[in-house]
Amino acid sequence: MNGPTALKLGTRRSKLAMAQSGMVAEQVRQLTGRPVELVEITTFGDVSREQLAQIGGTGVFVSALRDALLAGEIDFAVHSLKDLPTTPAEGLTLAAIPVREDPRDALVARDGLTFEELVAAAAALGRPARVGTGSPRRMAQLNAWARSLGGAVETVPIRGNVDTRIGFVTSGELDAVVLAAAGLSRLGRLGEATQLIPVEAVLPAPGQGALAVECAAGNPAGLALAAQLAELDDPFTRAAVTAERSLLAALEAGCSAPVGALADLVADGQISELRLRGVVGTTDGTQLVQMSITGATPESADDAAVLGRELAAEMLAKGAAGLMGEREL
Ligand SMILES: NCc1[nH]cc(CCC(=O)O)c1CC(=O)O
Repeated sequence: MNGPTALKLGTRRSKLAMAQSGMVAEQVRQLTGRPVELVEITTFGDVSREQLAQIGGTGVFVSALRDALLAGEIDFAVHSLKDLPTTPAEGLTLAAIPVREDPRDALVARDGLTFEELVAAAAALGRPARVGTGSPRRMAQLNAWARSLGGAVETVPIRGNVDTRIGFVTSGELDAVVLAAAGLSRLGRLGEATQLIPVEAVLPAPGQGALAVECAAGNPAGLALAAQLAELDDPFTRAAVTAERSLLAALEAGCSAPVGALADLVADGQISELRLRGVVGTTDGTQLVQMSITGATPESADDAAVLGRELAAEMLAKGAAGLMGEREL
């Protein structure tokens, strides 16, 4: 007896991608009653050893998955939203953006230290704290934060999976590494974080902590599946990440640009409003443009996008474009 046909879920093969695809696969199984089969796809970002900031970043983790969708080799794909280029992909639709996890960055430091303790300990030894990250956004904000504490960090560009990155701390090669809390959490390793970095110090990447479920939109089967998977969508998460990504797009910055953004709800008396915070900086952290804007809770993702464009205009007026041009590592 044949059961319902399996849905093919395209995923990168990293442990993190497999973990988050597995979580979505389970939800899709329950929603559709159909089995879900994981199809592993290698992306350019997985094979290239270059620094992301060097290879350009935009789309290196998603292009191969999108090609497989368009070719009908898979029925849907799961991406980390922060790896998704801001320009809409022709022939594809973002069927669902599920409830986002903690958007913050996490510090994994030696001896259980917080960033403040680490910077102070290093300063006492007359040296900067050595922190692993190749992300211009993290570099800019970590440098600025350390300086505000009267110390300094030396950022060391690293790449590789979560094991590799944390390994630099375990081996003593680095004092700390910075990773997305959501990634650690999905791997069941959030306990290894020694600090959840306050967003007042480091704003996360636009869309960090959120997943995107993508389907083909050019055929009836793809559209029908997208309509079904829309059940997994969280409208608030979609509005928040849309505001963050429209800021990024309006700044004309890519996913490897030194841009942080976070949209959240703030209560103003009885009314809650959507606040969008954004930062752009030089990687050395000496110049940061950090601003926020608050608007009525958006009725739609399109409303949220307006907030992002407004904040971008204000940041550009304060010289944000000049800071992003700077690309030295
Ligand atoms: N740049 C790679 C990447 N893409 C998404 C995540 C984490 C998971 C997420 O943000 O949802 C990571 C790793 C990291 O930044 O530590």
